[in-house]
Amino acid sequence: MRLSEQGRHPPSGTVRSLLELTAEEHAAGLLSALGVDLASESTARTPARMVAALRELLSPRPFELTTFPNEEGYEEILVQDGIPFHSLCEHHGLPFIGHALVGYLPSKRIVGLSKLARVVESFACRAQVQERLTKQIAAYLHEHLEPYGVGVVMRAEHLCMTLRGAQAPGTITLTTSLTGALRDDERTRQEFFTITSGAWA
Ligand SMILES: Nc1nc2c(ncn2[C@@H]2O[C@H](COP(=O)(O)OP(=O)(O)OP(=O)(O)O)[C@@H](O)[C@H]2O)c(=O)[nH]1
Ligand SMILES: [Zn+2]
Repeated sequence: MRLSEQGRHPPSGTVRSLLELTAEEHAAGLLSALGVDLASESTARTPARMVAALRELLSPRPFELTTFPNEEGYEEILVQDGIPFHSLCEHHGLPFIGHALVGYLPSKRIVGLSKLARVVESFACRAQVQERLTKQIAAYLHEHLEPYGVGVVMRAEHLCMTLRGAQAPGTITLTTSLTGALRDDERTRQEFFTITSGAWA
């Protein structure tokens, strides 16, 4: 199955060029209003670079969620830790950067391991809040992998509160989302947190 990202990439041809141009004009207007000099050789293309950079940050790579039959009857929780991600805070347009831990208790199918990182990326490359991002990853895996349960833990630094505003460097925000047995069955939930406790200690 394909995690479609329709609407995220600009359409091709003339329409795309017009949209790019509009975005660059707005970027130039914003930078100028903020006092950035765009007249030098070094900064003349800065609005275009800015649009391209933001587009890159908001453009997840499409992928297929490869799954396999659980022929071995693996019936323990699988955890993948340290999945790096970056996203854009929807309130300030600044990045938040961190690591995700994704676990699941398989039922009939197991997932291709690399796809866990790809699922994280596909939901992170959007304007987000960390709570929604965490829930979307868990919900997507629960729906498409149909496991007994999913657990997602995300840790991130929000530059909007470490570089500016509250100016609290070193602050880390941790969010969790659990589905199925990992949420509803006390023993399974405890097992998940026991397995993963070392990950954020
Ligand atoms: N819950 C949640 N809040 C977020 C996230 N990213 C940023 N925020 C917060 O969104 C809030 C926006 O609040 P405002 O008061 O409108 O923005 P602001 O005046 O720039 O606030 P300061 O950042 O405190 O200077 C801030 O408290 C941010 O820290 C997120 O992923 N989840
Ligand atoms: Zn923010």
